[in-house]
Amino acid sequence: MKVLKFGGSSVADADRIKTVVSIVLDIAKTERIAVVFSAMKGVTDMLLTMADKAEKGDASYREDFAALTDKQKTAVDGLIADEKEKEEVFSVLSGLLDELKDILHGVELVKECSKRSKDLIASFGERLNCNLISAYIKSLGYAAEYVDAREIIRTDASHGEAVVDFETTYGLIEKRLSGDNIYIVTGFIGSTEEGVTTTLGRNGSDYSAAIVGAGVGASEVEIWTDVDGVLSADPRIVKDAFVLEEVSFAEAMELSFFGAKVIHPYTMIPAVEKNIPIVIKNTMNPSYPGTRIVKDAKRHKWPITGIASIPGVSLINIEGSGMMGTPGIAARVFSALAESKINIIMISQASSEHSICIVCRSSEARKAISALEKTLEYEKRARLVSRFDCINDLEIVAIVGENMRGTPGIAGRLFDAVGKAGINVHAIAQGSSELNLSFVVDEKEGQKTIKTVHDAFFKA
Ligand SMILES: Nc1ncnc2c1ncn2[C@@H]1O[C@H](COP(=O)(O)OP(=O)(O)O)[C@@H](O)[C@H]1O
Ligand SMILES: N[C@@H](CC(=O)OP(=O)(O)O)C(=O)O
Repeated sequence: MKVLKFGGSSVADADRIKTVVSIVLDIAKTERIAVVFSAMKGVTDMLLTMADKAEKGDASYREDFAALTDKQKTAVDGLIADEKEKEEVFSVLSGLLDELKDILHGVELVKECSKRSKDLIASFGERLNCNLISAYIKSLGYAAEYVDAREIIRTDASHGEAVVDFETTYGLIEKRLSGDNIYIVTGFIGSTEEGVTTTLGRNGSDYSAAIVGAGVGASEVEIWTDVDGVLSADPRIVKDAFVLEEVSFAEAMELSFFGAKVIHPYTMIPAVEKNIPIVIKNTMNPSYPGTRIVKDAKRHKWPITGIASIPGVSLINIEGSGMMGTPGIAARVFSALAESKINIIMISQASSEHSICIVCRSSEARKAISALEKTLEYEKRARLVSRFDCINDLEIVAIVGENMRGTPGIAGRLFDAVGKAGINVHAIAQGSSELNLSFVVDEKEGQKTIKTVHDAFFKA
């Protein structure tokens, strides 16, 4: 069996859905398939904006709701020709829209929208889209079956980024997707044992596809998107970025962790576990082979594989002479941040142990500092820690590649190019695996940095 996934960018409207469905039906001629779909482009953002507005008592969410309803109507009109069928499909979608309207009205009344409610509201994007697409495929005379992933992906209750219970999930998937129908599975969502709706994190449908792939023991998971594969850098930033034929699971994980949006970082977890190749393909260029993400990727001639970046980060520097040789301070720093659920993207510590510097999203920086102030109050009073400095408006840039391992001169080449371009580097970190080297620059220099580094490694 093959598992395919189409993201929001591939299903923006009825015409794009038709293109995608022709790809699906073509593959279904020779393979048993399950197809994971995200919400239509922009719909998840739209749903979350409605939730925010309703929480604030801003009644304009109703206009957004009307726009969403229109979007669904237009899509049904564009896809289904027969009037009776059209009515039937729209009545299914209307049922969902009515439910959504009630929930939003409830949020407006109580002026409160918990993470749990947000997950439920966000789930409508995938549920609407998959109901629509399965009805469209059925209208073409094929045996499509809608599968709500809440039946098959079991998670804990960490709303917004739920943790998957793989053992239970794999069992449920194997049982539910054992027939010959074309299964149309909602991406992004799951549910707890009690049946409460959860989501796997923004852009999490790639992850859903890999989970489904591992559950059915797929021969391959194909992630269909709007670019030809994984490129050497974000093509919106680097015009001459090129498609990589193969990358390893580890490289893909690092690139996506450091911001390459083409694939969600968690996607590789189930794929590695069951050794299932992931192929990135372009909906607008289906005959192009794309990029294969596999355990042992073919080696290429460049010293690095790709460059990725995360803008909008802050650097927090925890400094103090007492940090030298006082055991446990680093542990207290990290547990303070973990307790406040701050996601640390990068850590760097000078060997003098005089300071630890951590990088997190700017939206979490204030929370991080107050957690540190609270937990390290004693160390501050005892002058073991002198201060927490925070620099905002920064960007992490990372170079990634298996070829970096054991190759001397990579850091020299990188910082020589960055230095010659007059770019100031705030912090540097390299994992002992030598699979990535990441550094922090001012956000306003982010794009220039990425272009400079791309030239330094791929043009030279
Ligand atoms: N290294 C990279 N290789 C390919 N695409 C990248 C890379 N870095 C960022 N991107 C961006 O990722 C986008 C695809 O991700 P996304 O918009 O989330 O697609 P989808 O809606 O299909 O999930 C591409 O259009 C591209 O601009
Ligand atoms: N619809 C969800 C999940 C997702 O994966 O979307 P996409 O495949 O369009 O990135 C989101 O917007 O976060």
